[in-house]
Amino acid sequence: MSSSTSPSPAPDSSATTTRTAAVIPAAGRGIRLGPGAPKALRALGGTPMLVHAVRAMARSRAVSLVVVVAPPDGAPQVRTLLDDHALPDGTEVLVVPGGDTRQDSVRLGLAALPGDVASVLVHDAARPLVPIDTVDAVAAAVRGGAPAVVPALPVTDTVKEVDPRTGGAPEPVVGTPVRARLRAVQTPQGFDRATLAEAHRKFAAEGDGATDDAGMVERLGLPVVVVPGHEEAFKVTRPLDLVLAEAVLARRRATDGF
Ligand SMILES: Nc1ccn([C@@H]2O[C@H](COP(=O)(O)OP(=O)(O)OP(=O)(O)O)[C@@H](O)[C@H]2O)c(=O)n1
Ligand SMILES: C[C@](O)(CO)[C@H](O)COP(=O)(O)O
Repeated sequence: MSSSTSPSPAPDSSATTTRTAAVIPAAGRGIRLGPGAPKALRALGGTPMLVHAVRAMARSRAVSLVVVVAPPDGAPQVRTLLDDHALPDGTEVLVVPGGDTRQDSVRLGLAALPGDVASVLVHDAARPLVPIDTVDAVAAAVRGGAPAVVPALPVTDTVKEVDPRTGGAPEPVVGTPVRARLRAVQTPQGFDRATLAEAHRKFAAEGDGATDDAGMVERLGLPVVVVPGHEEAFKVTRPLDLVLAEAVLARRRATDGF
């Protein structure tokens, strides 16, 4: 593993562009998980969640570079933490400081990519248990020519739309989207690098926000496609998610040995 906490030089558009990199936004506080260290640094099965997420990306043969976006004041600590844990051989890992929002953090991660990266997977550190098959399916769809690819699962609850301006409870329902048309979207989301960079440039300049990266590409008017997601790619957001993640990891360790 080679290492650096500094951003790489600016992209060189004349370079041959063939590599796939993963950008892992890991700069969030984890407020909904409750008090403690930044979420990505909290332990899952005795190992920081971020290390699980980096391993999940690095295990994919498609990925040769991982850019970790650390809490704004925590890049040196994250660098040390990654150096202290075994990662798959041959994976280059950069660490850069993040921003105030997930969108800012992803943009800062993209800015650190070297010029030979043609495709990017953006993966939440908060989804530490994504299976390798899901990562590979997203990477293959991007390499196959799709400008933006998201893994997703059908929604199992019925979803109601409310008007958040009304505030408080009870909230009046304003609609019920047809459930068969809905998908719950996960990460890694895969992109043609130039397309994602353009989406981030445009929406940052306009001061616009998005809850996922593919949403910005959609708003550019470009196609986004869905590939099957996986139940184990869930996001660790609230304390109950951590209980589930520990159980999934314990089952994997018992059956697969890791
Ligand atoms: N300023 C931020 C905010 C979020 N993230 C990352 O985006 C991913 C998804 O975000 P989420 O699960 O919402 O994490 P937090 O923002 O940490 O959670 P909370 O809203 O509960 O504080 C996480 O890997 C998180 O570290 C980030 O890199 N930079
Ligand atoms: C990107 C994401 O994980 C897709 O489901 C999600 O939108 C992140 O949302 P959050 O607001 O950072 O929890």
